[in-house]
This record gives sequence, C-alpha cells and structure tokens, in this order.
Amino acid sequence: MPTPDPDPRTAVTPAIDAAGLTVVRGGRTVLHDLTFTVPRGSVTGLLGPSGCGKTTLMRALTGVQAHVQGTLTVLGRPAGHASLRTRLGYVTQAPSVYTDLTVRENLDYFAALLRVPKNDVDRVIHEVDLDAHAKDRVSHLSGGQRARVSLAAALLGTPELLVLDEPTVGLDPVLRRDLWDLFHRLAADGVTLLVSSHVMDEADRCQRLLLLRDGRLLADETPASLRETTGAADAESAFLALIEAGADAGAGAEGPEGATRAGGEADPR
Ligand SMILES: Nc1ncnc2c1ncn2[C@@H]1O[C@H](COP(=O)(O)OP(=O)(O)OP(=O)(O)O)[C@@H](O)[C@H]1O
Repeated sequence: MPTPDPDPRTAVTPAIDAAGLTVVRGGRTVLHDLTFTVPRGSVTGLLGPSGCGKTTLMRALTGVQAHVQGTLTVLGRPAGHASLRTRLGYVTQAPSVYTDLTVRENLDYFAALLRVPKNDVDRVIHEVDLDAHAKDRVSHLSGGQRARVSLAAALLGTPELLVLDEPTVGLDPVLRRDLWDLFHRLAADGVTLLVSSHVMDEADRCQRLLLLRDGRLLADETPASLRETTGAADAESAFLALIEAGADAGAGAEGPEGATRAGGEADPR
C-alpha cells in the first residue's frame, strides 16, 4: 500500500494537476497550454502518435524537464519537489539499469538507495515475472526483459504515482496482458498510474485517457465517453474523428481546443 499523504490538505487533491502547462524544447513549443487532472488510484493512458509530446509531459511531471511554464502539481507538491523522490516511480523508454549486474543485484542496489526493505526485491521480481531470471546478468536479457527490470526498480517501495513511458513496447501479448493486470491491481491498492503508449488499442485497458496530438490535448475522458462523444467504435477511430472535428471547426493555428498560449518564450538553449 502507498504511504498515506502526510498532509491532510493535499490528501484529497488529484495525483496530477496541470494548468496552462507549456514546454519549450530546442526553441520550439512542444506542449501547448495543457490543463488536466489525473485522479488518484486510477490507470490513466497517455496516448498519441510518436512525437506528440508524451515523454516531454512525463519528464515535466518527474521534474527533469527544463523550460516548463504554467502550474504542475504532483501529489500535492510542485513537480520536481525533493519530497516526491520516493513517492513517484518513473520508467523511461530506455531501460536504466546496470547491464553488468544481475537482475537481483540491480534491485538490491536500488532498494538500498531508496532504503526499501530487501525483501521487497523478491516481490517486485515476481510482479514483473522475472523469477526465472533473477540471477541472470542484465546484458544477457532481451529488450523486453530489461524493460521489466526497470519497471521492477520503479515498483520498489510501492510509490504513490507510477509514470511509465511505453512499458509494454516489444512485449508478447501474454506479458502485455499480465502487465496491464498488474497496473490495475496496483491502482486498486490506491496507486496512480500514468502509462504512455502510441498504440491506440491499449486505450480500452485504461480507466481514463489523455489524448495528445502535436503537443495539444485532444481529449481527457474515459474510453467509453470518448466512444460516445465521437460515435466511434474504437479509440483509433475516435482519435481520427477528433482530429477531423478540429479541422472542420477551422481550428487551424489554434488547434482543436483553441487552447494555445505558445510563442515568445523560446529559450535557444
Ligand atoms: N532534446 C530535445 N530537444 C528538442 N526537441 C526535442 C527533444 N526531445 C524531443 N524533442 C521534440 O519534442 C517533441 C515531443 O517529443 P516527445 O519525445 O515528448 O514525443 P513522444 O510523444 O514521447 O514520442 P515517442 O512516442 O516517439 O516517444 C517532438 O517534436 C520532438 O522532436
């Protein structure tokens, strides 16, 4: 179970609260005035095509992204606040584990860094289905297995918020299903998960969806309400319907939401 929020004023706040979030990278605005919340104890999918800004948003949430404007509150604290370090787990697309160590050695190391009891290592190895590989050196594992070692490291200590960048890429259908089952088990225990994917058919596995396109928020709904509002049979068709609706509305430079606040702030660095 996640540690209860120590501050009663923030215990009822959403896990993520973004208002007017704008990010400039390489002199270009890549996230445009995003306003949304992510409720606690839910699995929220962050979906959109390659390059739409999913990783940038996740980087902003974890406090590693420069040139962030607007308000971004995570578990009741400003994104990047030191107190969030142990309350938030972030899994990047590229597995960030030591290839010359075994699975268990990696996790023992991260458990020591996080001051998590050593027996939690067995739990997370089991959660990601790597029991049979616990003694294997990471350099001997497949890409999907390495990704699961990274995920296991993020699960240590059961953080309140898990930010997972494309965790199911390259996994076979059985492992993908098992991971989604794990995400929902964690959410049922009160953990909040934000899971990115560029595969629209993962939308129905999420309780809520944030649909991004070109750094703009196209939708913030449940999969069912998305289908209802667009009349589409699946998330991919709904995504296309939203884009067409935006184009028909002549949104043009303002985007489907008419919500831009970009420009002028670009930092050439
Ligand atoms: N280091 C960088 N400097 C400048 N621009 C960047 C940098 N990294 C990414 N970008 C740009 O920011 C935009 C959003 O990229 P981001 O990686 O957030 O997209 P994404 O949705 O996560 O893509 P993918 O699904 O391919 O991982 C893209 O247009 C990309 O070109």
